[in-house]
Amino acid sequence: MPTEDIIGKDDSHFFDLDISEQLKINDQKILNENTLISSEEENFIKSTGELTTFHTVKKSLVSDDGKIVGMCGISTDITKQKKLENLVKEQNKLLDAVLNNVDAYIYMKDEQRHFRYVNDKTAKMFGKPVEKIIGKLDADVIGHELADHFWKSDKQVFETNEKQVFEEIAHDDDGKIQHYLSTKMPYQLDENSQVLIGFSTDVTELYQLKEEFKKQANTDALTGLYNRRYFFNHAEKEFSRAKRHGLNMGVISIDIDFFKNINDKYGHPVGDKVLIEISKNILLSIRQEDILARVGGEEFAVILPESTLEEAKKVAQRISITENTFLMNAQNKEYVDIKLSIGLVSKRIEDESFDELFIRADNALYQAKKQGRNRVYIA
Ligand SMILES: Nc1nc2c(ncn2[C@@H]2O[C@H](COP(=O)(O)OP(=O)(O)OP(=O)(O)O)[C@@H](O)[C@H]2O)c(=O)[nH]1
Repeated sequence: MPTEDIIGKDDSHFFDLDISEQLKINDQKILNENTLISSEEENFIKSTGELTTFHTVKKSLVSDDGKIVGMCGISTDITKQKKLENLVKEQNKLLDAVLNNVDAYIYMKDEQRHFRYVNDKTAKMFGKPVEKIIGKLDADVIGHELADHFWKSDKQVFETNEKQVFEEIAHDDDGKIQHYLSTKMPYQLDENSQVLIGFSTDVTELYQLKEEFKKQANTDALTGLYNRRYFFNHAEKEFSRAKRHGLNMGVISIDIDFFKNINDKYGHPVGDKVLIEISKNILLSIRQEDILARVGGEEFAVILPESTLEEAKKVAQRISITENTFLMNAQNKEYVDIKLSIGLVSKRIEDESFDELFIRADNALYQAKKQGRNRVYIA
């Protein structure tokens, strides 16, 4: 619009004054108070009907005798900038909603170990409001011990500049171990700041389940002893270690005598109880480092690491003379003394695998049975 079309016209010609509130308020103030106003105005342009945002500076014009005679103003159209700012605000709001509702601990840390960001879940775990964490050193927020523990994995991310996944452990307030699966990635926040962004999820329940499955896979359900699978896996490793370092190793094979008769006479559940009690008794005769397993129905085996034949013989005899007397029939007060046949061997230089050792132990057990049972046969 040419200047001459503007001069002499009032605001109502250009702006929709009914809805341009701030413009009216500002102008009123300037004309009444001899002042300067610097503010944002949202004005409706009459010709286009558009809402336009201005950054406006307005000042009263005063005559020599102090009367306000008008006003002078400079307005800059900041509509686009304002729209962009609003867009960024909206996006930040959305990002906040996502980061604070996702079931993960999310945090950002710089190379100097300051927290640059934490989501609500992380702040809650640290027991502090977000604003008391951001900008603070990790040790000041979570204590030196825990901070140093986490820093070990954080450091790897900064050193390799690559995304990494860690299994991390921390203690909760009650001292219980919590397991976390943490993905940590490097991120260039700005020209001067290299940070890491971490996402950690609490996998304690999953970890416990995994451990329980592992235990079940290695354990005999009836007696709670190691099962055959675990026994042979462990034995092979123990054998390799013994061979490598020239160490002794004993193996004891145990079988209950005439166990079939117990089942036949008193029933399977009574037989089960006998198996459980005998397992407990054998455990009492061996050392902490010996491995006892139920390798068959009524067969047990023991690995005795770093034991000479003499030492293993003492253990086998201890197992053999243990009183395994059980009440089989409560009504008739019938007790039965269960006996064991035992085969004992120790590792020889020429043994190439644990299987060779175990076959010899089984043969020794067979000899013990053959010679009348209830004895230890040493091969
Ligand atoms: N109660 C019970 N019995 C079992 C279990 N596993 C195997 N048995 C029994 O153990 C018995 C083993 O019998 P045999 O192999 O003939 O051996 P035995 O009667 O002990 O005779 P010898 O070994 O020659 O002295 C069988 O009756 C099986 O049913 C179990 O988990 N529970």
